[in-house]
Amino acid sequence: MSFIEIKNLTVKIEDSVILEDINIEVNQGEIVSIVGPNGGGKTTLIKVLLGLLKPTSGIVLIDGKDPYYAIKNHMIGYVPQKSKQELDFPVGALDVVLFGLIGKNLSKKEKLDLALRYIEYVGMKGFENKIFGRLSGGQQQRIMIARALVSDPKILILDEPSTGVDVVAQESFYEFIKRLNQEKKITIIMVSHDIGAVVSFSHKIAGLNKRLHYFGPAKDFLTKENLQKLYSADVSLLIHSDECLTCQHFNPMMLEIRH
Ligand SMILES: Nc1ncnc2c1ncn2[C@@H]1O[C@H](COP(=O)(O)OP(=O)(O)OP(=O)(O)O)[C@@H](O)[C@H]1O
Repeated sequence: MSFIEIKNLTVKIEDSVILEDINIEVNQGEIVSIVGPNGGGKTTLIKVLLGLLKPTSGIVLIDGKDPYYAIKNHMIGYVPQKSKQELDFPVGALDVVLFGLIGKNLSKKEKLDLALRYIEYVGMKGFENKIFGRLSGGQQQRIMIARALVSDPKILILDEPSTGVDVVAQESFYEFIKRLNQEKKITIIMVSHDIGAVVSFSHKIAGLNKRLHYFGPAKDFLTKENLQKLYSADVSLLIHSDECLTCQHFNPMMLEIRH
C-alpha cells in the first residue's frame, strides 16, 4: 500500500463536481506538486487531505489512516496560503511556532526547546521575539514552515508557498524544501502555479483540472500535449531564452504559460 492513497475520489459542492474520479498514490519521502489552472480544484484536494472536506465518494488514506485521524495525531504539517489575517497576527514569531504544538503532550520547557530548534532550522534564529506581522513575506513563510514542522509530521503540505515572495527568496525557498526533504525524508505535497520551478525539483506532478490530467514523473510532464490538456487548448509556451522544449538541457525555470 502506498503512503498516501487517493482512490476514485469525487468531491461535489452544492451539486457541482469539483473533483472527479481522482487516483493518486504517493510514496513516503516523495515531493509531489499539484499544478493546474485557477479553480481546477487544487485547494479542494488539499482540504480533503487535511480532513476538512469529506469526499462525496472514493477513498483517501494517509499511512492507512483516515485524514481526520492523521491531522489529530500530528501526522500532517500544513502551511496555508498567505492571507491578510495572518499578516495581522499581533503575536511574536516564537508564539506562532508554539501554536504548532497545541495538543501535544509535552512540558512547557520541551515545547520551547523544540520551537527554538525549528526556528533555527528554518534560518530564523534571532527573530523569535519579532512581531510576526512585521516580518517580510519570505521570513513569515519560514516561520509558518517551522510551525508546521515543529510537531514532527510525516507529511508537509504547502498551499502556493511562493505567492508574495520575491524571486531571490523563492529560489532559496526551493533549495530549503529540497534540503528538508533529503534530511528529514519528509513527504511533501505542494500546490503551485510556478510550474517551471516545481518541475525541476519535484519527484511527481499532479496536473489537476477537475480531473487528473497528468500524474507521473516530473521530468515527463513538460510536453505541449500535457500542458494543453491541462490548461485548455489555446495555451502556448513561452520560453525566456533561445533554448526550446525539445532541447536536452532546457531550463524549466525559463518557462511561462500564456493563455
Ligand atoms: N465552498 C465552496 N462552495 C462552492 N464552490 C466552491 C467552494 N470551494 C471551492 N469551490 C469551487 O470549486 C472550484 C475549485 O476551487 P479550488 O479553490 O479548489 O481551486 P484551485 O485550483 O485551488 O484554484 P486557485 O488556483 O485559483 O487557487 C472553483 O470553481 C470554486 O469556485
